[in-house]
Amino acid sequence: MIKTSVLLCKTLPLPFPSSNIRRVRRLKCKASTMDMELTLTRPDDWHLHLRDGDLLEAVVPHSASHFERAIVMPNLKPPITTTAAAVAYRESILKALPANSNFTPLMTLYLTDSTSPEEIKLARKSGVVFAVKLYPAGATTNSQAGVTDLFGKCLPVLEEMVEQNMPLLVHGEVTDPNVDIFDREKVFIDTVLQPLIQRLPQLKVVMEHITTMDAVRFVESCDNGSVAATVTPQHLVLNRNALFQGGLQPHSYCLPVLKRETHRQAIVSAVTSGSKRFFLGTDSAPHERKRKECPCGCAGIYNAPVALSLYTKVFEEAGALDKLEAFTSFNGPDFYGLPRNISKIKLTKAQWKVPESFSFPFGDIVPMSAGETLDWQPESI
Ligand SMILES: NC(=O)N[C@@H](CC(=O)O)C(=O)O
Ligand SMILES: [Zn+2]
Ligand SMILES: [Zn+2]
Repeated sequence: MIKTSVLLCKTLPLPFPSSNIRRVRRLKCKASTMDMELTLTRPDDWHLHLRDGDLLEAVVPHSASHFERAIVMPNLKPPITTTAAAVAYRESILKALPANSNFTPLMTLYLTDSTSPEEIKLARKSGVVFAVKLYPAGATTNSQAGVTDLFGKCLPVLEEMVEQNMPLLVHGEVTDPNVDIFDREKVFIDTVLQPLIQRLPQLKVVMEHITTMDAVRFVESCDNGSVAATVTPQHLVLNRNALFQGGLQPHSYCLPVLKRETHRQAIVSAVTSGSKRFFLGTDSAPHERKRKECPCGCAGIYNAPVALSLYTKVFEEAGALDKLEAFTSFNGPDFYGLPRNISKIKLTKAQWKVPESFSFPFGDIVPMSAGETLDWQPESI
């Protein structure tokens, strides 16, 4: 909800295109402040890597300060393949939370060739597992134990997921080294996702961290409400030039890799259109600096501290701030069949500088937009 603005009227550039001017005029002016404020239902993060051990303790406060719940990815070493492991991992996340935090981790299972339908029943019964994650074996960080042949090995499990109304979250890239890395998402849609939804139209599927206009079109073409997508800040604000800007930029490297500008624009249009099928999933994926800045750097961008600022900037630049709250706070829980949050967060239009890095006893983590000045500052209320 847009709560106050102010004075935008004369001194700041209008955050809305002229077609929305009426809305701006209705905003209240507060003589004491030059800042614009948005108040949103507290967002959830529907795709998050929290890791474990020291790294978990280091990063969870950032997510917990802006998000109420998060779908926690299971690609640990070893991966979270059972309900028992998910329950234990959940406990360690809760232990690592700052005092008084209300953050709720929503757990996931890592699908393998040998996951049993029985495990899906257990997962549903546990009340703490909310989805199952498909990593094609070798597609991304810690995916070696992933699925080698979805239709050959996992059909009974997928059928049980339909029974249990358990969503399948998908890292949507083929792993065939003969397929160009920039085409892997499109080829996955054509060869895996389309056949999957034809075979099991009732299966709930979230295409995670979409990067192409092909993925946008695929999600938009699925009309029965069972397919949705998460979108990261990096795929909304960066294109593949960022990887090579003035030299090789390891902190802009994630998977699926950034794509060309036309794809970025298609994703921005999709999320700012107001469609209910797209929702916030940061894919915040911390790696220690030394694992990013080395001869074979890990894929993953640590964006938890900046994600909300960046999403807000994208909606502001598209003249779609009125659609932001559905993307950050409504579409996700509605798709998962969970209640929307009650508490709120405030975003103030005020500049703040992103730290160059976060230092911990075990090493540094470099966040997305390190050292840059961002325009929107989130604050719990
Ligand atoms: N996105 C990434 O580049 N990396 C993620 C894995 C993933 O989400 O694919 C990670 O765990 O580091
Ligand atoms: Zn992934
Ligand atoms: Zn991820």
